[in-house]
Amino acid sequence: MIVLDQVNKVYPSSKDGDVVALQDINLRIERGEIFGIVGHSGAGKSTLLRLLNGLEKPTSGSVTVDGISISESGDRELREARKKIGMIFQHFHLLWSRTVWENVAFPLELAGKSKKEIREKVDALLERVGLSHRANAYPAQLSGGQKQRVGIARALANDPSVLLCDEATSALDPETTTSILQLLKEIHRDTGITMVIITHEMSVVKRMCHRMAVMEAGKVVEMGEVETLFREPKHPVTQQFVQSYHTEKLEASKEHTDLIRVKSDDLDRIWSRLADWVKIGVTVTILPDHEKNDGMVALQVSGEPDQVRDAVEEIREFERRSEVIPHV
Ligand SMILES: Nc1ncnc2c1ncn2[C@@H]1O[C@H](COP(=O)(O)OP(=O)(O)OP(=O)(O)O)[C@@H](O)[C@H]1O
Repeated sequence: MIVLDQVNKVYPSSKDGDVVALQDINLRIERGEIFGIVGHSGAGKSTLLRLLNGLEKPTSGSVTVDGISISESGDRELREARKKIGMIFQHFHLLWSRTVWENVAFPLELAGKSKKEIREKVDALLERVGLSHRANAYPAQLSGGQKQRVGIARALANDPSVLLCDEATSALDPETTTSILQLLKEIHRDTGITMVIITHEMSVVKRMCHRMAVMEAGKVVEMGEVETLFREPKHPVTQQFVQSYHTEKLEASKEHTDLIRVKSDDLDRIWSRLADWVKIGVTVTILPDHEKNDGMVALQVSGEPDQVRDAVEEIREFERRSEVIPHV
């Protein structure tokens, strides 16, 4: 289990004054959970990850991973703890002068494993990530997806209990992203490893994570089950991310979206009416309207165009106090 308790991180800077990268972070990630952290550039995601693997210490507060206090550990203890925390990166961070096989062997050599142990482990890992046939290639000879597979094999070398993923699919095309996420899912299924996934791509969170935290300006502004946050995002930043997810999906699949304003008092009845549409693939998201404050909320209805129109028509007929927001 990962626990962050009242964590703050301040970078002193003579030029800009102190930079508060993380502020009052309280987080609890269960063993075996896949946890997503989402936020715009500069929100503090990478800083949080660096605290989790002990690359940096918090200014105050504590970071504990599987019972070991990462924030308090000395160098030696930290080296041991890090073996149980694997990490993969957007730009892979492979050793370019070493072959695929030697890259995966590297952490095992550092851990002082015997030649026989290393051989068996590296062969098994390369098979696991589907790269046995490229064992003697150099990273420069691989595709992006293959490089990330090497990264994953290397991260798993010491049988970590936690895998930290820092924008691990952000440099990959959609198809390769799908295959890497599939591989990570299989690894999670087979090992029960805890995963922390940092990303700005909501589609990654939607496909992978159980729970997520949304960060802005060094703070966690919303946290919860992925399904709940997608259905009912409360904080404006979460709403923005959810909306951009739907917009991207829409553009990709030529889906249609309608917005309809309804009385929030009527929501329960409307939900029960919409349940059948949701079952056949129509997505409905509640977007609270904080500005007007007139007891109305907006429902964003997305999906196959005919189904969306029929669903919206049904709400209008059923709920006379609703109003469709015209597309601009
Ligand atoms: N070593 C550092 N020294 C000074 N300021 C830093 C340092 N590292 C990060 N920061 C600042 O801390 C804040 C959070 O940065 P961080 O890299 O954690 O954000 P992020 O959400 O990961 O963004 P990105 O997705 O662009 O990497 C930013 O304002 C950044 O400029």
